[in-house]
Amino acid sequence: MPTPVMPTSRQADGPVSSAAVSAIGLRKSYGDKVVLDGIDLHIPAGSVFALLGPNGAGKTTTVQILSTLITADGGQAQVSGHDIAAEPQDVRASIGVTGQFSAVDGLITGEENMLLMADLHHLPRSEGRRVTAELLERFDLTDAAKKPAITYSGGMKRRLDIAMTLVGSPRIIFLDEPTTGLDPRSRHTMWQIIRELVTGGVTVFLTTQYLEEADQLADRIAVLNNGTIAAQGTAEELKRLIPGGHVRLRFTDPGAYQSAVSELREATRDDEALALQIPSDGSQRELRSILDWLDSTGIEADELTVHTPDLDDVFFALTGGTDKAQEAVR
Ligand SMILES: Nc1ncnc2c1ncn2[C@@H]1O[C@H](COP(=O)(O)OP(=O)(O)OP(=O)(O)O)[C@@H](O)[C@H]1O
Repeated sequence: MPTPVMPTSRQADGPVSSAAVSAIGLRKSYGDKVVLDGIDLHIPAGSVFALLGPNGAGKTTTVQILSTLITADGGQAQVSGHDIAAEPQDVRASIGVTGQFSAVDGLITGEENMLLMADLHHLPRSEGRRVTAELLERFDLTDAAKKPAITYSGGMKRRLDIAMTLVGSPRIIFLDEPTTGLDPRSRHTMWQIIRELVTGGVTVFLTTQYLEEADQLADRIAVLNNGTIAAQGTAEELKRLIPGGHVRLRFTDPGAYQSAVSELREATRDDEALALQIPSDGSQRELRSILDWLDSTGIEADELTVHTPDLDDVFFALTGGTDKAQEAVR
């Protein structure tokens, strides 16, 4: 099946922006099971990239390969400009990884966890204390700093985990399912933290099963399924890949509605709401042609709204939803 891959960060008439992560043909198998079957990635520096996929799709495996925790069976990747196979130490020095494998030691306090991290990064003692205090404050953990981390809530542990990662001032952070299991408030706090990291120039590679999370945070999203990237692009580009998008015209005058109905025979009618739906991918080009056509036929709607499928629709279509939906992206 051909992969509907959207253009990457190549500007219309400029160079490719500098990549924080680039990968070509990454492959990984466990025994007979092919987990990654040729993954290509290009993630511009300073952006948020979300890798979406159902359970077992290979998201964590991708993060483990890119962060040099495991080796790929094939393909190449550069992280922060360093080859993951040839320069794993340089890769590790430039990244932070948090998520499913928490680095937090529950038996010591949050502050001690941070100071331990500062020691691992060989920060002088006074510098370690300064950075620790600053990060604990930033992540709203100052009050809990002297309590054992085992007493922290899930959200606090995640915040501590990210704070620990930031001790080393990484330029790229891998967040493996950063909000799984968090309540909505903690999830929103985490999103805010991630946005602030990006504002500070950090590149974020996040894996998630939450489509809303990808929609909220990511500049680009890739959907992983059956070992390959089924599609990638911005949330808007992905939503346009599947049918269901339409332009809705609403009228207040029944007479105007009736004449529109007789002109727009292809449109779906909603007589009760005096509204017509015209199928559309929501692209600027299509909208322009619909507007031109409405002008030429003298139809004037009181309200025009563009509806695109949401990411849930995209996810189901790309990762084994209905045959009809899968057919739509072929
Ligand atoms: N060390 C391993 N040995 C054997 N199989 C493995 C190993 N690690 C992962 N796998 C298998 O590889 C596949 C991909 O796993 P991975 O953890 O990357 O998926 P995932 O997309 O992160 O899933 P989830 O959303 O459930 O975390 C799964 O079928 C898993 O069972």
